[in-house]
Amino acid sequence: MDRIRIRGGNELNGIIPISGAKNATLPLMIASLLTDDTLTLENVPHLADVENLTRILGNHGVDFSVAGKRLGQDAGRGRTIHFNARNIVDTTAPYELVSKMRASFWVIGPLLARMHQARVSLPGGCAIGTRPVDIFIDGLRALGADIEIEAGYAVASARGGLVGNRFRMPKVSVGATHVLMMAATLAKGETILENAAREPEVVDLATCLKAMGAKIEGAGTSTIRIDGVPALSGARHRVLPDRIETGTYAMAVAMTGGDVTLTGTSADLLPTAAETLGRAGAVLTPVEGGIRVYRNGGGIAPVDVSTDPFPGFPTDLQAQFMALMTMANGTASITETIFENRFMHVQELARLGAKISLSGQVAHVEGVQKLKGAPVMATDLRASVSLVIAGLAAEGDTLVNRVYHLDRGFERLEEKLGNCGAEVERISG
Ligand SMILES: CC(=O)N[C@H]1[C@@H](OP(=O)(O)OP(=O)(O)OC[C@H]2O[C@@H](n3ccc(=O)[nH]c3=O)[C@H](O)[C@@H]2O)O[C@H](CO)[C@@H](O)[C@@H]1O
Ligand SMILES: C=C(OP(=O)(O)O)C(=O)O
Repeated sequence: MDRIRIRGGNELNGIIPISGAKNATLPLMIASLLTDDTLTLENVPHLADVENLTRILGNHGVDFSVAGKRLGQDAGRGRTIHFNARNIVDTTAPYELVSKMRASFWVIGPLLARMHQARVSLPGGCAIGTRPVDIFIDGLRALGADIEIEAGYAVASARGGLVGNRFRMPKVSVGATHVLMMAATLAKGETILENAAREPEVVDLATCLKAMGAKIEGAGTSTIRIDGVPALSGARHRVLPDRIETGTYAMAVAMTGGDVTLTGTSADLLPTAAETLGRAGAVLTPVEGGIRVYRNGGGIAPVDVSTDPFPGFPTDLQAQFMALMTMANGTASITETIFENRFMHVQELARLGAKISLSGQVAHVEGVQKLKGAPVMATDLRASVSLVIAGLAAEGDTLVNRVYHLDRGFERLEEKLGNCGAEVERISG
């Protein structure tokens, strides 16, 4: 199992290219199931989750190639991948594949819409919370699907096809918005999704679906209207930049000091996090093709935050922001409102000397003057990168174990940080 060793204490200076967004790439890849034509995605990041999803899509019969090669032969960056789902040979997504990644459950929407049937393993709980799928099931039922849960699988059918309807999501769900929007593109008539997620990844998926011929209005607002069409065509679409990777590296610079330009991204993708970072003492300035980040000359100021659906502060940046607050000049409260168990980084940050107390969904972080390197364990994707951020500022060596979590969502992290002066090394095996 790979580990990452960080020798802390160096400022970050230089350029960090931001990759395509994992959380946009996954639903975009799944959208390839909606058409028998080729969907070409550009700027696809090289990540474990992307590889996993290609296996799941491959099991359904989706053919894919990277720049003329079969996937797996190319460890390149910002890849262009062609997906073709002309022959869907299997509408079952088995437990062995789905259990590795929650987003794989999302194939249920396109499979039902195009094939009128799907048998998809329930994704199950994961480290950050129970993560139920009730909203997906209720939403698809509202579109006319029959769904039963049998032996750990959602077994769904829609004889004659899905039919448009009005559906109000009881809670904002990014995944349910993706799935219901995809399903509705091929349903008969109009679908209105209320209380929809407004995340940039939802807008990116809608943009791609529209390029494929879907009729969608309102993506990026709480009400999305979809007028179903009989079939979708292929398209070419560039995946939007990863706002979570952007925010993560901005927080790393705020933590270590230095001056870094994040290229291929935009602060518009993370309005609340950028504003919060500003209050914490970082300057984020838009520059041509990216964002320049540096500290405003003072220390790190404590800032209270609460996670929220977009445009609020993203839960996927909560752990990283907590790492930053461990060295603030005062105490900050961090409230997690999206996932009930997303504080597992707290005990690992404590190994580095952080002072954090938990009270329900609120973490009180009392800034300390210095952190000291230690062996720590990555517990989930964003928790693992919070340990990297803390390690970059800690005295001595931090050894992050279980970096397979990190590899789900951060492309070439050691190289990107190393190019900016950090001492970060992957220890294989
Ligand atoms: C691959 C991907 O894009 N993952 C992101 C996506 O996850 P994901 O789409 O799984 O997260 P959701 O937005 O669905 O979850 C939001 C909340 O709704 C709850 N819920 C969701 C569905 C449901 O049927 N019932 C229900 O109760 C969840 O448990 C959670 O408490 O959005 C999350 C919230 O921004 C991010 O942290 C994840 O990084
Ligand atoms: C929680 C995340 O991903 P997933 O929804 O795939 O678990 C994440 O990207 O931080």
